[in-house]
Amino acid sequence: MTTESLISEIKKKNSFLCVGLDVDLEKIPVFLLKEEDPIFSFNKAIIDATHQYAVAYKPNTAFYEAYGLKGWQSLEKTIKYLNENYPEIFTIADAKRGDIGNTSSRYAKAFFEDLGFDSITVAPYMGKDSVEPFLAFENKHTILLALTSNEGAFDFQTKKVGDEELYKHVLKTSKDWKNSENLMYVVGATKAEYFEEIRKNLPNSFLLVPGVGAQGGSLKEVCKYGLSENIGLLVNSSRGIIYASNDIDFAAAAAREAKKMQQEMNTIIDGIR
Ligand SMILES: O=C(O)c1cc(=O)[nH]c(=O)n1[C@@H]1O[C@H](COP(=O)(O)O)[C@@H](O)[C@H]1O
Repeated sequence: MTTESLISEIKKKNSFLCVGLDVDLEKIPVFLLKEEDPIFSFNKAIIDATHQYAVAYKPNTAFYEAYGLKGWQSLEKTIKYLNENYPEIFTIADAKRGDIGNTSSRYAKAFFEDLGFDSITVAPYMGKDSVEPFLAFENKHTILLALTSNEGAFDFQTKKVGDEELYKHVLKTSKDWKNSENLMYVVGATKAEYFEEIRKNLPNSFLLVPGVGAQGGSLKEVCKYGLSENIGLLVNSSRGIIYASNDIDFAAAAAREAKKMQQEMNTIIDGIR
């Protein structure tokens, strides 16, 4: 998907909501467990109920890999369902990959070509030649971990290298990589006070922002400095939406939570018009 198509969907829906499909068989409604593929049945119901409020879906691959071959098949069915039924929606494989170039190019093929995702999360630790194989794919997006939402972000990412924090080196250096126009960045919602500085370095890039909902980040605080001219944000909530209820009404409850977030986003977008 092109960035222009993503922006146009954001404007059409007045939403920059990404729903995280982090499916745990211990948390989904018990009655779904008798289905042939409970994970896919759950995802299909959540997607059908929330798609009018969301512009992106982000399955975190760990939740699928944890169930072996069956889990991978559920992931494959989920992305296929999204691409066939909601091709206007942006898809993110949250796989946090990155390896020597030869290996990264296989990861890129797996997620972009075989599975057909629009984007993938990638760790920058191994540097330029580990990321450029992902960037080589036209109209596919590489979402680089910059400043993550967890406590451990302070272990390395905010440490100074020379006179600047490591995460800032990641932002600046990555801009010089080949096809860097295909880059987006992860910045955690729990780090709202950093957004002003990050936007100075990246006025136009899209930021994937996880950490609202279950991790306690604030949408309003993120938007204060995080919004760009083209919105430029994809704010993710996983548990806060998909586990709103674990009863028969689970999809309707997820839709209610997604709608609440979309309405909050709509108000924020109206405020900057
Ligand atoms: O790359 C990510 O999506 C990610 C980066 C980060 O800094 N923090 C973070 O929570 N995530 C992911 O975003 C999702 C957050 O889930 P909830 O806390 O349930 O909304 C999980 O899939 C995390 O793995």
